[in-house]
Amino acid sequence: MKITEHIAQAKETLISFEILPPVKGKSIDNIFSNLDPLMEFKPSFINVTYHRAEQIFKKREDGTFNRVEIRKRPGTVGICAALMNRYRVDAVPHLICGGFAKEETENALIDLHYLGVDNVLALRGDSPANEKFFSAHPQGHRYAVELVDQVVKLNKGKYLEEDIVDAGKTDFCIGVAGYPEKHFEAANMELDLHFLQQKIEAGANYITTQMFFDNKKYTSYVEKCREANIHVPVIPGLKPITSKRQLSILPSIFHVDIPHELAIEMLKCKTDEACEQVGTEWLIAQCRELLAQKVPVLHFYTLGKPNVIYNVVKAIL
Ligand SMILES: NC(=O)C1=CN([C@@H]2O[C@H](COP(=O)(O)OP(=O)(O)OC[C@H]3O[C@@H](n4cnc5c(N)ncnc54)[C@H](O)[C@@H]3O)[C@@H](O)[C@H]2O)C=CC1
Ligand SMILES: Nc1nc(=O)c2c([nH]1)NC[C@@H]1CN(c3ccc(C(=O)N[C@@H](CCC(=O)O)C(=O)O)cc3)CN21
Repeated sequence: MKITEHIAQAKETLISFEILPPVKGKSIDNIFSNLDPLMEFKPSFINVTYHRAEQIFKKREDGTFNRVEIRKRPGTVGICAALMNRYRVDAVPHLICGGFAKEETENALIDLHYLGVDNVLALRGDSPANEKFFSAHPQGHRYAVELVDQVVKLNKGKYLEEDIVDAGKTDFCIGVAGYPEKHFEAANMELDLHFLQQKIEAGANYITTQMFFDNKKYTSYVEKCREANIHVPVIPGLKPITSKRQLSILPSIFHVDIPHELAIEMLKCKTDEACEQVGTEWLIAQCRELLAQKVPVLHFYTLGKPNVIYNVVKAIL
């Protein structure tokens, strides 16, 4: 079922989770053991991120280097199928521009359609770890809006190169990303919203936000979206902050602010358990406030901390 249908039919705020595929060589059982307890909360959907291949330099025996391409976290499409199979839940694979030719994207969409996946989240994708700025694949897309356009075309039965007579249409519900604290590369918030509006105009059906730790950022963002003529659901993306290390690492990776009060509380902690407790309580408070505002979904980035998410959702339901 489409995310937009889940939202339209819901009488109260829905719950959803997001996972990363395991690092290559690790078992999918890790994903299952993280998700099994969370299924108690009947999530409406589970997002699975997509990861581009990265270039690394491998040392040869003679000391010279060989450039090789490796994908550290393959398996997005397979994991989506496995989740649907095991939990009978809707899976939302992320699609990214970076590292993919349009044709590879088309093939992935065809696979997803055959598997009965009804949703995709269309993203530009991050630059590889060793590159500061994003660069497009020579046969790929530069911006998420172009990816949205490709999915919309496939939804109309228009394939890339071939004019197929009576071509079957896909029917993907398309999500895109939004940034309550502005995307770090955008010149200003207005321009970022302008590009967001273009993604919606191109046919995206809803927005999932970057993580934020101050609900005011989300509320004011939704207001700004409405003023910018963006009227689709804006799903808040939520992540627990559970260590002192994250106080500096999250702002540097995701370009988000950590509220002073939260940082101070975290710095006072003497043990890892105390840090987790502070983060758990903060997220519970955030969720309660968002529930009172009747947000469509609480979407949790569960990465690595399923027990914290479990405690949070248990406390708010
Ligand atoms: N996996 C996930 O759930 C999420 C991933 N992200 C990551 O955040 C990054 C950005 O992705 P998206 O928001 O999908 O990219 P996007 O293509 O919508 O925007 C990327 C940047 O380019 C600007 N921009 C957009 N369209 C433009 C255009 N036509 N001309 C000029 N500038 C334009 C935007 O303002 C923004 O600064 C990616 O690295 C993505 O992977 C962000 C949030 C969620
Ligand atoms: N720029 C960007 N890329 C993404 O892939 C992405 C976002 N933003 N925002 C929304 C979600 C959240 N995602 C993620 C992905 C990884 C971690 C993660 O590994 N976090 C670690 C810190 C990283 C590290 O230790 O290297 C953590 O401690 O939370 C968190 C959220 C994926 N998505």
